[in-house]
Amino acid sequence: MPTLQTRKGDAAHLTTLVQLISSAVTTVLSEYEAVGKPAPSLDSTEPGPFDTPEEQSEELVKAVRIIEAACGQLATSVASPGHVMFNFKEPACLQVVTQAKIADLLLDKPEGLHVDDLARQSGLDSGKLCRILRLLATRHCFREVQPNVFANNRLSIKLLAKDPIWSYVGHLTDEGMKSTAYLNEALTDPVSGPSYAVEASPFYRMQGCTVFDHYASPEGQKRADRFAGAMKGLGEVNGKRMLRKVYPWGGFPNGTVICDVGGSTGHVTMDLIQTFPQLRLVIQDMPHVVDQAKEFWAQEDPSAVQSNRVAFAPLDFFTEVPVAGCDFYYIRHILHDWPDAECVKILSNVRQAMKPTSRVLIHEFVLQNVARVLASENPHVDQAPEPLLPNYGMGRIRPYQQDINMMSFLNSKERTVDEFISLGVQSGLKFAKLWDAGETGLVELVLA
Ligand SMILES: C[S@@+](CC[C@H](N)C(=O)[O-])C[C@H]1O[C@@H](n2cnc3c(N)ncnc32)[C@H](O)[C@@H]1O
Repeated sequence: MPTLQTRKGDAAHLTTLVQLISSAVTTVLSEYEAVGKPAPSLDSTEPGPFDTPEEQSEELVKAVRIIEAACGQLATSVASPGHVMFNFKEPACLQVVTQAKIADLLLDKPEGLHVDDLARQSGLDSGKLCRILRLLATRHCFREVQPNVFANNRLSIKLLAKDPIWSYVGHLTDEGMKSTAYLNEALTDPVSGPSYAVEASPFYRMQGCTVFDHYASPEGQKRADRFAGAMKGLGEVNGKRMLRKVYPWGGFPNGTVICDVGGSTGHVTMDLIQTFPQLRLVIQDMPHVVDQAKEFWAQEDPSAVQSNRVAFAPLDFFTEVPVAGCDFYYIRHILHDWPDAECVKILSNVRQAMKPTSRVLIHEFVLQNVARVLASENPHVDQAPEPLLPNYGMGRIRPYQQDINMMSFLNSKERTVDEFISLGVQSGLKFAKLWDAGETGLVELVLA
């Protein structure tokens, strides 16, 4: 159980955090040394060997998590509370620089550009742009190489318009941030507060329609286009290719069939069947999405279509049962769109399709409580070493931010492993295992 004293700022707490950082940094350095590459420099715009989650070993993932968690905890422990409570102007500034494509203007200019040039090219006021870039540079996004002269760095280079992270940052700082500003109004309204209907979401309050209706409207077209890129960006950030790495696919026989339920174009499972030639795929989604999927595969991997390694079948997962008798039902970023009752409908329909040996793999962010519990009380989750917060605090904060995004956009949620287990129980499925996939997890369920 936690020693509450460790949270009270005693000297041991602080020195233990420093030791955790020191040992994690040693791990990071040895990982870079092992591949013969220099440790990352904030000033560099060159891609590094471990920039995406798929490229990182388990040891590196854990070390980076500890560094982020312990540095955040250390700084927050010693800084004045008022000081750390009020750092939240960065998203608005990020929105300005992504829309103005400042990183693109600085491409291949390591010596930087004067802010007057940036202002002229972007149409912004020079004085205001300068202040925005200074705040971001203070947070290590862009560098001020000489007074009023800015250059790209390790972070800002991800804001090039061709990078899907640009779309993701744009999506989060525009409709994401604006709808989240309505969170308090939505939660304190006597009608929308207790409701889990999509019409009760902060986004609906802001826009007067659901986010997907907005994207389907002429007014929302630009945002809709960016949203498609943003979902790619999310995949880059949370490591969509982790699926091949974390589950023992190599041990399954020739002809093993995976049904990608609500699979969109199958952009995630494509990587899987390209890596493991014995696997086959059925992609199921709404009819118009299945048509997009067929086009996507015809372009990206026509041989998989010709050899029947991939098949397509329309599905309404609320009212229909997926293709029966598949070995796996893979459900990625579906349940987080829906309240519990709808999730139970989806899983119950999947259950009806299952043969005795079928498995369900739910691929989602998996939240943890922030309170430390005995390992025997929650054997499924990895708790960070003390005195870190057991959920790795700042080292794993994005799933909790994503949870609030889901609340803002769709009035839906990310879940803990216990909440997934409960959805499974209500759908006739029993929990088998939680597989750690970095920022996300795979919750494996089998027939109860
Ligand atoms: C957040 S996306 C996830 C897509 C994909 N699994 C991934 O991880 O990228 C949600 C998907 O659910 C699909 N969907 C929504 N309602 C559906 C329904 N009633 N039946 C089948 N698919 C549906 C959407 O078309 C979309 O592809």
